[in-house]
Amino acid sequence: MSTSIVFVGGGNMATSLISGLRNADWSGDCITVIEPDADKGQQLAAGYAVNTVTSANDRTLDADVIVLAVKPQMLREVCEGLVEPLGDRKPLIVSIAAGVPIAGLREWLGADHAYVRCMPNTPSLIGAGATGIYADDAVTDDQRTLADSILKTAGMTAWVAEESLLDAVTATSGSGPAYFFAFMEAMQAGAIELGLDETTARELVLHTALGAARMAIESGDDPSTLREKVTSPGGTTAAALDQYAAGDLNALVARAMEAAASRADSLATELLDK
Ligand SMILES: NC(=O)C1=CN([C@@H]2O[C@H](COP(=O)(O)OP(=O)(O)OC[C@H]3O[C@@H](n4cnc5c(N)ncnc54)[C@H](OP(=O)(O)O)[C@@H]3O)[C@@H](O)[C@H]2O)C=CC1
Ligand SMILES: O=C(O)[C@@H]1CCC=N1
Repeated sequence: MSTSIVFVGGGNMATSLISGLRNADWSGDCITVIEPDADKGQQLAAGYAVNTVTSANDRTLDADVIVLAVKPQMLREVCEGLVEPLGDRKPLIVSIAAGVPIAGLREWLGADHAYVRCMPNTPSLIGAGATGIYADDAVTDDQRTLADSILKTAGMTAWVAEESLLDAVTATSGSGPAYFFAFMEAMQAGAIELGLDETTARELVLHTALGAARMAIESGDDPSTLREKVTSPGGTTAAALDQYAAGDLNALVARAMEAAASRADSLATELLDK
């Protein structure tokens, strides 16, 4: 691969995406990470054989693609700091920041770039990511293909037709791993409460989660069909699921996802109003 990519920010999510790229044999020589924390940079260089620098200069930014991977609250300052070193160059700009609209990026980094906004998730680290992507009208078909090929190294991708749908993606797959981790934590605690030791509880929960996800993907059956197959009438699963219904699990999950989507939306308002 000779496409050069610069990551601005070398934190959790950048690391996950870089891991995906390197596992897909993307050359480390073609990946540069701008990360002000020199220790973090060194860890990335050692772990993934990528180039790292602590600040941007015009040579660093001579790349085909720039991935903006800093916290949303930092993005304005970071973009404004890139304007001068970028000069007249027009790399494809890919932002992974939650909640920050392309309108903000245009204002801070320049109106005449082609922008892709996406929402990856942390399982990208092991190539099992799920990323929602949106491209503005200035993005060419070749650039769309390029963005898709980069993000696919980390797992599956799904394009959305409206930028506003990225808030729904954030609430679904962006934050989603944390929902499942929280559920695993709760199940582990429940298993320990029932008498299992910590290791056994953890192993049983994690392999059950893996088995359920694999079965749902590989069988192609709807999760509701698979749930029904586990649930014998009058049996143990029905007794547990009755408790979910009594606690209105569906409404709780819907409220949690609505809160995530609405936080993405309010982040945008906060950041653009500043
Ligand atoms: N974590 C997740 O699951 C997901 C996160 N995202 C998005 O990804 C983005 C990054 O999140 P995440 O990786 O979790 O955050 P991290 O804090 O782990 O990473 C951000 C990195 O950017 C560095 N940084 C700070 N200032 C600058 C600068 N001026 N130039 C370059 N780098 C800088 C930070 O360094 P230092 O720590 O020294 O300040 C840090 O290493 C966010 O916008 C988030 O919304 C999207 C999908 C999922
Ligand atoms: O919690 C967050 O804001 C980021 C975006 C999606 C996952 N983590």
